[in-house]
Amino acid sequence: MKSKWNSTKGRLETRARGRAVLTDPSLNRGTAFTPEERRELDLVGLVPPQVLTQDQQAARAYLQYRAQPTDLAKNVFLTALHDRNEVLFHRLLGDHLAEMLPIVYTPTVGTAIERYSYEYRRPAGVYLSVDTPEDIERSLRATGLGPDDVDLIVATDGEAILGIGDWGVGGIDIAVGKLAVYTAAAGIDPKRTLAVMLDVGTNREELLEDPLYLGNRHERVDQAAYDAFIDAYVTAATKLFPGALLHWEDFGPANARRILDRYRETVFTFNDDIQGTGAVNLAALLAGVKASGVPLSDHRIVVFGAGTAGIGIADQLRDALIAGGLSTQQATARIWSVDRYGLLTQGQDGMRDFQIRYARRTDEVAGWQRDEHLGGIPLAEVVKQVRPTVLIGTSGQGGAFTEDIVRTMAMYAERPIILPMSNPTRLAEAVPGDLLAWTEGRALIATGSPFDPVERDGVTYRIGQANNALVFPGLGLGAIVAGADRVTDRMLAAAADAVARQTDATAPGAPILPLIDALHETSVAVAVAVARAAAADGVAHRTVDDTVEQRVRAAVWQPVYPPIKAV
Ligand SMILES: NC(=O)C1=CN([C@@H]2O[C@H](COP(=O)(O)OP(=O)(O)OC[C@H]3O[C@@H](n4cnc5c(N)ncnc54)[C@H](O)[C@@H]3O)[C@@H](O)[C@H]2O)C=CC1
Ligand SMILES: CC(=O)C(=O)O
Ligand SMILES: [Mg+2]
Repeated sequence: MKSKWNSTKGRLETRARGRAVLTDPSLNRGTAFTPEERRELDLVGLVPPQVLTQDQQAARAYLQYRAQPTDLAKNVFLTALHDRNEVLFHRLLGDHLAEMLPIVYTPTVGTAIERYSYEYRRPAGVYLSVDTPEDIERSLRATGLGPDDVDLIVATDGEAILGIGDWGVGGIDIAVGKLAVYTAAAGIDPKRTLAVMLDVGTNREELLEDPLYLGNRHERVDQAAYDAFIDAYVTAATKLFPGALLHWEDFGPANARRILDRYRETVFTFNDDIQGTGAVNLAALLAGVKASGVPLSDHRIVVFGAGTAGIGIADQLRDALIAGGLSTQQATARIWSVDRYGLLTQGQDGMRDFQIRYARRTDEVAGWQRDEHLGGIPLAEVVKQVRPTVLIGTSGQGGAFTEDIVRTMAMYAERPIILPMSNPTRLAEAVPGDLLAWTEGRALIATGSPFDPVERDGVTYRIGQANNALVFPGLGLGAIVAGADRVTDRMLAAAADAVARQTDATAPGAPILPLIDALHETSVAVAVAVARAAAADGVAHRTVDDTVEQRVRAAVWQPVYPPIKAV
C-alpha cells in the first residue's frame, strides 16, 4: 500500500506523488495542501496557487451543495466529494448532520440505490461475486488493508433495501451510507472500514433487462450456492481482518436471520435490521412508557410487518419483558404480530420459522372477524380486539395505519405509542401530522425516516427518528473500544437503555428519542454502555473501567487533515 497511518508518529506516510496524491480520497486535501506539502508530494503546479483552510473549503463545498437542484443531485454531489476528499466530506457532513443525513441516508439513499447504475461515477468498496467465490480473498486483499487495519465491514446482498426491495448491486450504497453514519455519529475511523457488496444476482426483471445495470446479470442463486458464498466471505473476512465487526445490512427475510443464527456465537457479527432496530425500538418504548406512566409489562403491543425488523423488535421487547419479571409465555402473550396474511395465528400456512413463536392460539381468536380476501385477521380487527397501547410499523406499507385504526386505538389508550418505522419516507405507515390530529395530540410518536416538527394548538411536537442509526454507530464504537469479539444481547439491551436515557418525553411535544442534532452525544452514551456490557459478558479484551468514557471520547476520529509525510 502506498500510504500508511503511522500511529507512533501520528502521521500519514505516503509513497504517492503528484496526481496519484490528488486522486486518492484518503490522501487528497486539494487546495488545503500547504506549500511545504506541495513541494514534498510533487504537487507544485498541480493545484491552483492559493492555499485554503479546511474551514474555507467546507464553506465552499456547502455553497456547492446548496446549489444542487434535487435531493438526488445533492447525494451525487456528496458522493463525488467523498470520492475526492474523504476528510472534507466528513467535515461537511458533521457540520450539517441533521440537514445532510437524509441525503446520505434514508430517504435519499433509497433513490440513489434505485438509480445506481445511472448515477455511477466511481466504485465504492469491494464487489464480491457469487460467480467467482475463488476471488473473494484476492479482492479483499486488493484493498491494501492488513490484518490490523480494519475495525468494521458493512456488507449487503441488496435483497431487502430499506422497504424498497431488491436492487442488486446498487445496494452497495446502503453499506456506504451506513458507514457514513458510523463516522458522523460515532467517529469510527473511515480508513478502517469497508463496504462490501455480496453480489448474488437480482430478481428484479427491470435490472436484468437494463443494459446499463452494473451487477451480475442473473437471478439470485439457490440456497446452497448462496450459503457457500456467504461462508466463503465470512471465512475470508475473518481470516484477513480478524478484529473486524461484520455488520449485515438489508438481507432478505429468508437469509437475514439464518445468517445471524449461523455466526453470532462464533463470529464478531451484528445484523443491524434485526438487532439494531430491535434496540432502537426498545429505546423508544422505554422512553414512551415513562411518558405514558404505564409500566412496560402492562402494555399491549402490536407489531405490523413481522419480517426481519418486526420480529427482531418483538424478540428484544420480549427479552425486556422477561427481564422485567414476566415468564416467557406471559411476555410473548403481550405481543401480537401481523404480517401480509393478517395476525400470525397457529397453523397458518406459509409462516416463517422465526414468526412461529408469536403465532396466537386459534381458540383465542376464534370470534375475531377474518378478511377472506386477505386470508386472515386484518390489522383493523386486531386493533379493535386487542386495544393496543403500542403500534409498531415495519411492513413497508405506506399509509397502513389508517385514520380508523388509529382512532380506534386512541379510544382505549391515553397515550398511544405509535412508531411507523418503515423507510423511506413514502413507506411510513402513517405521518406524524395525521397521527397527532387523529389522537388530539396524545400520541407518542417516532418515525423511521425524518419528519419535520408538527405545530398543533400552540405546541411544537418534535419527532424523534426511530432508526437504528441511534444504535449501530455507538454499538460499533463501544465494541471497538472494549476490544469485543462478540455482540451479545446484553450489549444490545444496554444500547437501548442508553438511548432511552437521553430523552425526557414528559414535556408537551418532546420527542421520545434523541434528535439527530444530538446523535454524537447519543452515540457516545451508547458506546460507553455497550463497552461496559461487553465487559460484563466477558467478551471484552481490553480493560473497561472508570476511564471508559474518556477512552470512548478519545477514540472518536475527527475530520481534520492529519500531518502527512512523503516517504
Ligand atoms: N427504522 C428502522 O430503523 C428500520 C426500519 N426498517 C423498515 O422496516 C420495513 C421492513 O424491513 P425488513 O423487516 O427488513 O423487511 P422484511 O421484508 O423482512 O419484512 C417486511 C414484512 O412485512 C410483511 N408485509 C408485507 N406486506 C404486508 C402487508 N400488506 N401487511 C402486513 N405485513 C406485510 C412481509 O411479509 C414481511 O414479513 C422497511 O420499510 C424498512 O425500511 C427496517 C430496519 C430498520
Ligand atoms: C434503517 C434501516 O436499516 C432500514 O430501513 O432497513
Ligand atoms: Mg436496514
